[in-house]
Amino acid sequence: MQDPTAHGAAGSDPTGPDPTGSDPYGQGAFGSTAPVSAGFALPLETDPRSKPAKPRGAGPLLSARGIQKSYAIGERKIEILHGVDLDLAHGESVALVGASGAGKSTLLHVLGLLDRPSAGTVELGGVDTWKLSPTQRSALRNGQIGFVFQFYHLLPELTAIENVLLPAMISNSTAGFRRRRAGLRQRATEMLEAFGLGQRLKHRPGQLSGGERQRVAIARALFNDPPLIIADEPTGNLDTQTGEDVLELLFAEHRRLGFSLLMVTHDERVASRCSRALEMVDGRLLTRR
Ligand SMILES: Nc1ncnc2c1ncn2[C@@H]1O[C@H](COP(=O)(O)OP(=O)(O)OP(=O)(O)O)[C@@H](O)[C@H]1O
Repeated sequence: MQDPTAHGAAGSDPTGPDPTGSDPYGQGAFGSTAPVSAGFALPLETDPRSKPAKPRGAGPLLSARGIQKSYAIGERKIEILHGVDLDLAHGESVALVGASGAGKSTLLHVLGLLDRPSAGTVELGGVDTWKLSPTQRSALRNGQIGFVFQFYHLLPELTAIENVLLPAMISNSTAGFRRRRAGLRQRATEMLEAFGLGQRLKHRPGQLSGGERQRVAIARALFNDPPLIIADEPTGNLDTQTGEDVLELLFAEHRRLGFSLLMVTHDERVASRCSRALEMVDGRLLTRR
């Protein structure tokens, strides 16, 4: 797939991306600290690693209806998504497969609240997300969705542990983060140790291998204990064995913590690990199994 950082560069988007753009952990995400009046609480005081896997509530976690997405290229309007409906249950794993250019990443960006659809609704935990203010939507996304990208999207100037702490930095005020810093650092340390990176806490991304970077990215995605993880070809930049190890880690955490997993992949073996597979064909979604 293309580098997700390239999204939004080619055509102008009449509906406009969310202010945080395609990088939910980038600098643009800072300052989005307003609480969401949607019944969600950010579980920062608890250690998610100690939580048993369990379904989190009735009804679908994510519900998208009639999603359309188009871009304007000069005078031309290009339709990418043509009315996609999707329900994602609590705790299920869904693979999204399909040919290059079919619209998989575009759909993930819309479902991840990174990009606004041209038409249609995205409900997360029963909240109609595009009715929220941008600040509320950022807070909802940061607390409820973790992202794992093919190209990691770690901030290069931060250490591994600082990258893992980013979601907590985004969801706390500066003073709140300072107050909780010791406990949060302790938890980030334990997560990285559990992911085999105990000797890499203070390494910067440029000093880590691809597999190590992706483990850091997974720890960051899980740090706020979100009920939904969105992964865009998480093994696409890794060799076979490293990719297998990273997938093993991601699915072990999926089983243990019970989050829903929505994953774009070109690899049928990866797709077969998911409980359901959907195929994107020319901007429409078909059920594979
Ligand atoms: N910002 C943009 N402006 C214009 N066109 C875009 C933009 N972003 C994506 N597209 C187009 O939308 C189509 C779908 O792209 P998308 O990245 O969603 O496909 P994909 O199924 O994920 O492909 P791949 O498997 O190669 O990653 C492509 O034709 C792409 O050129």
